[in-house]
Amino acid sequence: MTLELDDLRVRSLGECRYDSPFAEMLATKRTSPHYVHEDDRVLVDDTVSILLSRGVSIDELPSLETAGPRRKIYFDPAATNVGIVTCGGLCPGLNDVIRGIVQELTEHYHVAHIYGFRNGYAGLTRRHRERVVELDLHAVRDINNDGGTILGSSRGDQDPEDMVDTLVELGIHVLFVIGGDGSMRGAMKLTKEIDARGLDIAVVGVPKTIDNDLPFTDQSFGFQTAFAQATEFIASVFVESQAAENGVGIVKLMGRHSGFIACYAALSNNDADFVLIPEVPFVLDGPNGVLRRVEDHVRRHGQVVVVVAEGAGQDLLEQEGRTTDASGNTKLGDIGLFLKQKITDHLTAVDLPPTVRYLDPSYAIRSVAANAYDSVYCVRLAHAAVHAGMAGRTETVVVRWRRRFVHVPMELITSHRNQVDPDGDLWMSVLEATGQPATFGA
Ligand SMILES: Nc1ncnc2c1ncn2[C@@H]1O[C@H](COP(=O)(O)OP(=O)(O)OP(=O)(O)O)[C@@H](O)[C@H]1O
Ligand SMILES: O=P(O)(O)OC[C@H]1O[C@](O)(CO)[C@@H](O)[C@@H]1O
Ligand SMILES: [Mg+2]
Repeated sequence: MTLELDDLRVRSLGECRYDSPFAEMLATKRTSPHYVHEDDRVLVDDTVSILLSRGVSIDELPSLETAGPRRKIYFDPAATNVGIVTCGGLCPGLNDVIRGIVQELTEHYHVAHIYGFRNGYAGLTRRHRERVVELDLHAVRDINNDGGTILGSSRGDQDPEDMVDTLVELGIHVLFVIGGDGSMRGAMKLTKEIDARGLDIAVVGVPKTIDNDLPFTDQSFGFQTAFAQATEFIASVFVESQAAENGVGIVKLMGRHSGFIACYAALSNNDADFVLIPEVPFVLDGPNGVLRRVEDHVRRHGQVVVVVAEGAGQDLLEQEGRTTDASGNTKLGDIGLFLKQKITDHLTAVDLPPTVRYLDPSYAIRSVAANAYDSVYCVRLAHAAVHAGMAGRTETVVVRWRRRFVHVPMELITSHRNQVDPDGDLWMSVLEATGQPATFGA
């Protein structure tokens, strides 16, 4: 991917003139293997050959602004009002992020007010303005123990003018948007309207997606919790299929465009024999098609486990009448039920009448509370987001990239999807673990 330094430069509302509450703590800090100074930058690339292929000097290499506290900040904390909104599908850790933001703003920056907008962008509109809640330490005390989001979420289009009216009415200086690609596109529309009116409001994003489909982020928060939940379902169908004659276990997992959950969950316990993901097309019929491979497996081992991502094999399904959800995301055909039927029919036809155990855990993997690892990740993202907002960064998201917390322009995070690379080492691990062929088909 071609990347200029300018593509990676984040926007700032202006000069930072106020002392940060962290100024003293930062006074003697310099870049070390464990800390990146605020004036240093983090490289986008991490292999010698990629760096060399850029063909530019070290200071021109694509690099990212480091996240974290600044010595000077843009907003006067005592006069700062903050808003938080969670949008899109649920994800483990949303409450941890909300809690982390509120705690950091309250205990360290002592901001004036923190408002929570209810049910996504809808909560910022005139119609729902009265549902805004004030957030304090008490309100977020133990919310990390619960899945979901205390603020609620939603999909669906809202008018940016209407939403900015609300920000103005409440005197909001920093809005934190916790959401996926759609939410970040929505946030950019907000900043456009904010700019058009010449307002001094920062919009900072915390990227959220259980599908792990956002770029410039090692792994999105909640992903680890979600795939760990998915693992349990694969283990169940494995046990069930093992106990049955010609046992077939099929698990359909979330992942519209990216099969990360399917890959990680399958690798975790190594019970899966076939993993089907959107990034790797497959055919069902013919000597190298999925059905013959599944049949061979059942003949040799007496059972088979198939893990399929919801976005896999969409080309095999009837496209007619395809609809979209309220946010404009295409509703997918049900590849899980389709495969279940096809495998059942095929095995029956070749005299291996199967016992099929089909599970679609669906929302069960994303509605749970974050595990300890994700909770740590969420609180650190929350801290980074607060520092970015108080320093006047806007149209910016905070992410962890190659284990460093950094700032990325919103535009870049929505520029393309993070997907499993069929030539990459993750997919290679899946092929090694399952023993499935690299391709199905001719
Ligand atoms: N292009 C866009 N412009 C303005 N707003 C958008 C745009 N795309 C999405 N939104 C809004 O952002 C919110 C969340 O979008 P969406 O439902 O696509 O979820 P998401 O943030 O992508 O999260 P996820 O895909 O992980 O569930 C919705 O209110 C939606 O209307
Ligand atoms: O929440 P909804 O609208 O049912 O959408 C489900 C989709 O949301 C996601 O969980 C992403 O948030 C996808 O994996 C899934 O396809
Ligand atoms: Mg999305």
